[in-house]
Amino acid sequence: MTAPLCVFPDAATLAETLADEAEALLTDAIATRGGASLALPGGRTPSPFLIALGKRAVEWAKVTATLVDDRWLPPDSPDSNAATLRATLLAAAPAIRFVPLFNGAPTPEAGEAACAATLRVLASPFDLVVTGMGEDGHVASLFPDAPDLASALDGPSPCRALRSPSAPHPRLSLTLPRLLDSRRIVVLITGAAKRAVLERAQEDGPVAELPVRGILRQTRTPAAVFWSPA
Ligand SMILES: O=C1O[C@H](COP(=O)(O)O)[C@@H](O)[C@H](O)[C@H]1O
Repeated sequence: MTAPLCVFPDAATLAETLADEAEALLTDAIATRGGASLALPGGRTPSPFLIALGKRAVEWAKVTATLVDDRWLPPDSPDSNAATLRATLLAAAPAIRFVPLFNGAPTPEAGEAACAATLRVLASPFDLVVTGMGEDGHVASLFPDAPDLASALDGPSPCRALRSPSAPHPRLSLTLPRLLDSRRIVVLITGAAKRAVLERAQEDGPVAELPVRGILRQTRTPAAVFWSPA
C-alpha cells in the first residue's frame, strides 16, 4: 500500500488531527495562492471532523468547498450529503463558497453535463480531498456494483452519474481522476469492519472490485488512511 495507515485511539482524536491538517493546508493555500479549495465526503463518519474543522480560524471567505459525491436529492433531504455539510461545517463557517453537486435536474444523468461544467471551473488541483469508504470498498459513490463504474475510474470527465443496486438513491460522484487531482487525499474511516476491508484492498485484485484501491495504489497524490476503532 502506498498510502500510510494512521491509527487513532478514537474518533474525536482522529477528527481533531485531521482538522489540524486541513487548517494548515487551507491556511498555506490562502497565503500562497490567495484561496483554497477542498472536496468533502458525505455519510455519517465525517461529521465529527466537519464540526471540528468549522471551529478553526481559517479565512473561510477565501475557501471553496464541494462534495466528493452526493445522492441526487433536494438539499433539504436528510439523506443529502449537502444537508450534512450544511449542518456541520457550513453552519459554523457560512462564508465558505459551497459548490453543490445537485443542480435540480430530474436525474443525475440529466444533471451530469452541467455539473461537469461547474467542476471544470473550480481550482485544479484541490488543496485537500477527504473521502469516506463503505464496507464494499466504495469511495465517494464509486460503487463496485455500479454498471457504469469503469467510466468513473478512468476518463476525462470530472464527474459521473452512478447507480448502485446496493445503495439508496442515484448518485453523482467525482471520478477517480478528479478525486486524485489534489495536493492531498485522506480516506477517513472508523470501525473494525472497514479496517478489514482496507486489509483486503491491499491484496492483489482489480480496482473495480474495491475502488478504494484506486487511492491506495496510486503515486500521483500524497494519500493517507485515517482510522480509529470507533
Ligand atoms: O453513501 C456514502 O457512503 C460513504 C460511506 O459513508 P459512511 O456513513 O459509512 O461513513 C460516504 O463516504 C459517501 O460520501 C456517501 O455518499
